[in-house]
Amino acid sequence: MNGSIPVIVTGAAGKMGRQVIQAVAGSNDMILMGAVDRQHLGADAGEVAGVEALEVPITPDLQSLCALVAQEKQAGVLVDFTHPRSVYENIRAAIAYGVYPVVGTTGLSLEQIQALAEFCDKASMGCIIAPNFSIGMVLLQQAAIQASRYFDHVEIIELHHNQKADAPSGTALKTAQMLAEIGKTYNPPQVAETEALPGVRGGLGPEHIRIHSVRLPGLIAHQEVMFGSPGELYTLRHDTSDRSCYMPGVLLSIRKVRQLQQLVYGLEKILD
Ligand SMILES: NC(=O)C1=CN([C@@H]2O[C@H](COP(=O)(O)OP(=O)(O)OC[C@H]3O[C@@H](n4cnc5c(N)ncnc54)[C@H](OP(=O)(O)O)[C@@H]3O)[C@@H](O)[C@H]2O)C=CC1
Ligand SMILES: O=C(O)C1=N[C@H](C(=O)O)C[C@H](O)C1
Repeated sequence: MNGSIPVIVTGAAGKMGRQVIQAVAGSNDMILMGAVDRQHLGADAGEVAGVEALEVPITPDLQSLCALVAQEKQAGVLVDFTHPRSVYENIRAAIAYGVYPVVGTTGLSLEQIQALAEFCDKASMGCIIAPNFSIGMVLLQQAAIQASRYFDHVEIIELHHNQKADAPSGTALKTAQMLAEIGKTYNPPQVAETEALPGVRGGLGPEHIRIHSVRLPGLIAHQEVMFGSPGELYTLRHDTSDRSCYMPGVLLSIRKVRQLQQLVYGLEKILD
């Protein structure tokens, strides 16, 4: 369609990729140009996603799709929901072809994000990496930053389905980084602690913020940030009941990323 944003989805056959394909197919300013996965090869990406046939077969070959999209009049966008082990190379490939990445895949290290930011700067290309595309999580993180001015003790508990590859969740790590950025060290020791079971007190994140990861079937994605001080607890909680909650953030990112000339890390950076 003339004027539509060409979109490639990597992880097209996965839980998030299917949602993205549904959302792109339902938007009148975007067109699905490519679908990459290791599953359902050759199948129509629209049918795999549960919408109408889109005449876009699922292929394992991202490079060829980027080369194809690079020839379009409109700059293209890559939406990646794959796996921590493949996301870095996918982003590099997209930028090399002038295709703007929108990345939901978690598990990138801060060093990798920094390297990608430098790569974007050199190419004057935008890229959006958001460990969480839901608006509710942005609001939770903002409330947590507010609370962190008044509470010195905080722990994060994230709970996810047991198909999740990475721990802690990208969202929990980002939340801890945001709390650490205000420039304070949390959880001053009260007693000499021992762990009879290794790891039972959780992982130690930035500025002594502990993160606890729960993995169970029946969960989707949930996070609590618990602040404590003498005589009171302040708990912030976000629950995902359906992955459609991420789609407004993904679509907004597809529409905005082509106006950027650098990498941004976090949905909050592009919200009006
Ligand atoms: N930012 C956000 O708001 C959200 C982020 N996420 C993150 O998104 C990522 C994907 O999550 P989810 O959709 O649940 O995962 P799924 O496992 O359901 O889907 C991932 C898909 O990507 C495929 N894949 C993996 N590696 C490659 C590769 N090298 N080339 C092509 N395809 C590949 C997988 O195939 P195979 O099964 O063969 O590995 C699978 O089909 C995770 O990192 C998750 O944490 C999830 C929800 C929201
Ligand atoms: O794997 C998931 O499901 C999710 N992953 C992201 C994360 O690691 O933070 C976002 C959300 O929590 C769902």
